[in-house]
Amino acid sequence: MSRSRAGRRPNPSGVHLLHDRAVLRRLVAAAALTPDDLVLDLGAGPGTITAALARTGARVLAVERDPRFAEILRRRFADRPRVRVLERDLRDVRVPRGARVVASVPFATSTAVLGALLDTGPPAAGADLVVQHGFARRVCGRPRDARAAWWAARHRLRIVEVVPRTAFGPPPRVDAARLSIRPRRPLGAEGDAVLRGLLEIAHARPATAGRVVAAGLGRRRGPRLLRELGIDGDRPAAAVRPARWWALAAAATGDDGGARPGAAERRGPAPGDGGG
Ligand SMILES: C[S@@+](CC[C@H](N)C(=O)[O-])C[C@H]1O[C@@H](n2cnc3c(N)ncnc32)[C@H](O)[C@@H]1O
Repeated sequence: MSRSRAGRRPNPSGVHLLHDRAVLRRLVAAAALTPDDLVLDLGAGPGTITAALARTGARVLAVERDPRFAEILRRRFADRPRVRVLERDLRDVRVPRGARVVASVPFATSTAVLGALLDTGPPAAGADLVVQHGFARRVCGRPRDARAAWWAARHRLRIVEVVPRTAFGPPPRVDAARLSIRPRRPLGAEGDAVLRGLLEIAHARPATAGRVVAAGLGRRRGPRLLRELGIDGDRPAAAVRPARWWALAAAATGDDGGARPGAAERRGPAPGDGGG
């Protein structure tokens, strides 16, 4: 075992445990947790990530479905009152508002985890996840449907690091990636409704951005806002970056005091920021 790997941990299910300490350090550091935070470790296994999260002083909720791992977790953190172990399917767990998620999630649950975090309610407080690299590329690339566009319009989704399969024991068949999810400024109920409507129209069938805003915001106001935000109305709507739809919704609802895309959003596609 290389020096970068942690010592052997109990692994009754033979699942892919994150062994690379440097990746683990970066995963936890990226979250910049404080003792005021509640953080969820979804699919906690024997608790390697849970332990690193606990060291930040944050309250930790370790969710694990496998009863053998859950028992290991209960024993391991028995004397840590700020660590709670929940033996449950993570897909049945509601992420409390304001809570963070830092986890190496079971690959098969990645879509469910993002859905639980990003589908409804106010934007997620933030998440740092280790997921399959291919999955991370899909959610960070140009959205294929309105749901993915909604996720990326209200949050910045970025691959911050490719995590090679050798970082796990036993190694999975494919590489993973560290996915950073950060909220944009909340738009409020009206802005969210406008944004969702625009994205539904944009992804319903091929259309230009001009047609979408005319349908969603009116024939006068839509094109005017496009011009103000410097968005080419002739380009395919599906190619407009999610951050731009967010800015349109903000402007359309008068919620644009400081809501215009920031420098990073205006600059063009950041790596994995949705393209276009
Ligand atoms: C990839 S391992 C990660 C373990 C640990 N986070 C680590 O990196 O060392 C995934 C863990 O999630 C658990 N798991 C799989 N599906 C789950 C589900 N639906 N709900 C809760 N836990 C699940 C597995 O038992 C396993 O412990």
